[in-house]
Amino acid sequence: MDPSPDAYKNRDRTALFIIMAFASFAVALLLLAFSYYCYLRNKLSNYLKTPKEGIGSDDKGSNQSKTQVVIEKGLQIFTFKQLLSATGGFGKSNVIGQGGFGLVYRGALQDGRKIAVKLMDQAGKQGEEEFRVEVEMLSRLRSPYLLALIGYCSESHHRVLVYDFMANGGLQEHLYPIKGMQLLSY
Ligand SMILES: Nc1ncnc2c1ncn2[C@@H]1O[C@H](COP(=O)(O)OP(=O)(O)OP(=O)(O)O)[C@@H](O)[C@H]1O
Repeated sequence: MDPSPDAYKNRDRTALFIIMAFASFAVALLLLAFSYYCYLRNKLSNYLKTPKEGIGSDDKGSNQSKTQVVIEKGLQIFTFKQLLSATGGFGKSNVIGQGGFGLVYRGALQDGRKIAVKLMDQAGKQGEEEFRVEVEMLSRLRSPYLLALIGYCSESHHRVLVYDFMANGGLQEHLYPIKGMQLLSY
């Protein structure tokens, strides 16, 4: 027996309902995917706009390289450009001494703080090791009786140590104020 026209109508209605439900579900899914895409795009563009720290992010020629402050292990990491500007390009007139590490220069940071800058002149493995030991040791030993290592620069082949400037010279002069005296006698 053939189905009645009502039965056809009911079947068509059910099919239409299923199709509509699928269509709505697909549209909702598309909307959801689109809003997630917008959210990710927004997040990515915010991330790209945020300035990054680090020597690698040094912006050549801009003032940012002069003011940027990067701290690691309590020590400030200077760019070579910052130290060039602090010491008048490591000018001869700024030389205040010579030690085992190399020449020592007088300098001033952007905030006016006076510094002594030791520019390593020993290339090679031995110099590299000496630099590493000095940074490691002085970053751990913090005492009012020791010269304060403010920071360092380790950029390409440049190795530079930056200390607080001491009006009466370096550690040697403070430990042995009488010229030629190397050991304290008891
Ligand atoms: N923080 C400082 N402030 C002012 N002058 C400094 C400072 N550090 C060093 N100097 C000057 O630079 C000179 C050389 O110092 P440096 O410490 O490099 O040599 P050093 O005392 O012979 O030690 P080393 O042989 O371990 O390098 C000192 O004699 C002093 O005149």
